[in-house]
Amino acid sequence: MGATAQKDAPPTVEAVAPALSEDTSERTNSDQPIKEKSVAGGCLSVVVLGASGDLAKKKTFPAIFNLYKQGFLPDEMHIFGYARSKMTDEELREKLRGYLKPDRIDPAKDPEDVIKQFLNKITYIHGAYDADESFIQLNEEVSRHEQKRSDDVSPTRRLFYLALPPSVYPLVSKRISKHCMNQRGWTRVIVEKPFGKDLESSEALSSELGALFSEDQLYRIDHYLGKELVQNLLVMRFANRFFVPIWNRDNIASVQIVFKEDFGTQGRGGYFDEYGIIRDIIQNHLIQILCLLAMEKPISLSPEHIRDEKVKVLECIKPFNDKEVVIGQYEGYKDDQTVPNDSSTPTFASLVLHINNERWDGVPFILKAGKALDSRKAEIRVQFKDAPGDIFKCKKQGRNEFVMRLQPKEAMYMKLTVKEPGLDMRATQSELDMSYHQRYQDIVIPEAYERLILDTIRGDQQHFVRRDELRVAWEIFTPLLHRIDVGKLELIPYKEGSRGPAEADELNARVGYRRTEGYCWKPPTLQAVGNSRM
Ligand SMILES: NC(=O)C1=CN([C@@H]2O[C@H](COP(=O)(O)OP(=O)(O)OC[C@H]3O[C@@H](n4cnc5c(N)ncnc54)[C@H](OP(=O)(O)O)[C@@H]3O)[C@@H](O)[C@H]2O)C=CC1
Ligand SMILES: O=C1O[C@H](COP(=O)(O)O)[C@@H](O)[C@H](O)[C@H]1O
Repeated sequence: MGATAQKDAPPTVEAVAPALSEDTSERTNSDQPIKEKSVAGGCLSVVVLGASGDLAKKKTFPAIFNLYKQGFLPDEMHIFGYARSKMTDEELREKLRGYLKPDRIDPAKDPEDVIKQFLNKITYIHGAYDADESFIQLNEEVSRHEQKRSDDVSPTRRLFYLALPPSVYPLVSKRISKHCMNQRGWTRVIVEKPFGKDLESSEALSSELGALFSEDQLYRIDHYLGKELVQNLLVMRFANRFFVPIWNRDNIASVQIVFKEDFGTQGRGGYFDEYGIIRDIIQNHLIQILCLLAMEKPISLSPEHIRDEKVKVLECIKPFNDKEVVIGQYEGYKDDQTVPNDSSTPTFASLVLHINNERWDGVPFILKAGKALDSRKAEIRVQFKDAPGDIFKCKKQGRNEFVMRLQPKEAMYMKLTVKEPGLDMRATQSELDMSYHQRYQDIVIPEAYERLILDTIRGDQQHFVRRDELRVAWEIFTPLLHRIDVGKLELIPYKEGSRGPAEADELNARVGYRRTEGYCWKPPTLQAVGNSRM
């Protein structure tokens, strides 16, 4: 076992980011006193269950490393990887090494040393997910670390990250609850999506976990809530006079929330085929974005006030009309060895949601997601109604749009009609553009998982899904999903690398979305900035 004390640890969080460490006091939950809110100081044990898996190596460990290298984690931290696979500490460390990026490390330090120090903080324990003796051993290891790195009276902290298929959650949770609960401070458990397959299975899972942990201890992660531009949504909407008066049915013609990937299932077909694109992306990531776009202003930024508003807007969503749903599967999906030959799982879906309230009545919200499409991007596109009295004859040019590009190359831009420069009075499409890589050149945008793990350590549940939110989201999607599961909707084939089924574009046009012809936003290059300043 490889736990060792570190001599040359990064500075504590207060030294590096005082604003971040202080700001959370009003937003935390009631399971800890205020004085414990700082991330720095105090023994912290992070247990990654499913440490041998894909998510753990690509996201969980790198996110913890990113926090560590910037000084957000205390020196008295240790990470325990747990899974069934037989591996030594050293083998796990080698497996992870290539995923740890050396950016954002204090230039006074050797990045290799920092990576080495971090890897030395990882211990691996192998055992079954239903083996009591292995969880007793895990608890002993954690307790040993706590005794070594803490005095007898200070509180300690235990974070369990379930990087596992949800089918294993109940087994593991029972054993954490029985053998591994912290007797000297908080215990928190992060669970990954998908939280169930429909309303019934999700409620069953929630009840099982709810019997073992309180809502304050459970962190249902949806990593889209950790993305920079998603976190910017409430600020944009509620801190800008530009938007406050126009964010409603009187001005907005349609809203699109789009997720596209330019690759297929890539060996994750076994998982994906059981769920499909609606359960994988739309029911969680895209509906969460919709909530932040459409909810009313919360009383405050406290997690409960925000989540109360999200639940309210979800409860106003009307049942789906099958005529406003397009589902598809890319040709070649079934060539993946891990996908059954007769699969009818959708890899593409575009569906229209209607919110039955005073602000949004009549405005279509189009949620579109697909794998193996023509590009990789995620964006929000708010299209405004035409300006009345069209003296410039610009309706043909296109409508005003406010676009938030979540990825790649984070940006916000407003598509506007302007006078084409020159002697003629001609209208043309242009944009006000705030591209992050240009505007914030020295800032590295944190990974979503990085923020959310930090929030968990701080006890801030604002960006996590509350149980009632989850239930209402499943209530919205379950009837449609059951109709799709029994083949009631036509599954349209589409070519890999295409825009998806043409029927989806037709649906957009039918519900009133108007494409701007001949205009394409291009992220500005840094070179162009230099020129324009001359
Ligand atoms: N990978 C990704 O990009 C994303 C994943 N997620 C979610 O994160 C969680 C983990 O995903 P991911 O890492 O991809 O999953 P993996 O399939 O890689 O599983 C993680 C680990 O769990 C164990 N495991 C796998 N299948 C089973 C099984 N049937 N019964 C018991 N143990 C099993 C394996 O460890 P061992 O055999 O060593 O015990 C495996 O290494 C899932 O809930 C997934 O939906 C969410 C977003 C993105
Ligand atoms: O949750 C998931 O998200 C990823 C896409 O995440 P991103 O941050 O890279 O956009 C997706 O590939 C995967 O199918 C899904 O489970």
